[in-house]
Amino acid sequence: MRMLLIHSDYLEYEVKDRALKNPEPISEEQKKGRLDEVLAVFMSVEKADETNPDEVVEKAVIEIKDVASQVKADRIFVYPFAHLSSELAKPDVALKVLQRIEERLRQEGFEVKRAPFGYYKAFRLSCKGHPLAELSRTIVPSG
Ligand SMILES: Nc1ncnc2c1ncn2[C@@H]1O[C@H](COS(=O)(=O)NC(=O)[C@@H](N)CO)[C@@H](O)[C@H]1O
Repeated sequence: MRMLLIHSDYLEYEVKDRALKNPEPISEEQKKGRLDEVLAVFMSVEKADETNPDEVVEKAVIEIKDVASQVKADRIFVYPFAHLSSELAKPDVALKVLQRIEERLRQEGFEVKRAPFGYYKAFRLSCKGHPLAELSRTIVPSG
């Protein structure tokens, strides 16, 4: 899994068209979303992650918690992003991994939003620009 973490004043998105034949079903209210004072985490789930998705979820949560505590962010935006890797996992595996990460971060006490999976989306982001505001992490299953 590849992650790009951007500490932001806000991230907002608006769903445009479907990018997959069967995108994640979403409600009307999920077509737009915004969080202020947020750690935006753009994530590409990779083929290699399919060997042990549960382990990748746990490692991703540890990494995200670590960065969130460094930048003192208590809101996280989980953002599916297919452009950080050329070896993408299948959509059904990727969606499950991202849903699980969202769930685990909420269990850890964060306020969490996840942008809809399988859609082209317009988004605006305001990066804070401090030294830790732009970070990337790569996670691989140990198996
Ligand atoms: N492995 C993945 N990791 C993260 N997001 C993914 C992944 N696979 C699909 N998605 C989601 O599905 C959307 C489309 O994925 S895609 O790989 O770009 N596929 C396409 O664009 C297809 N139209 C042609 O393959 C992405 O914007 C993202 O929302």
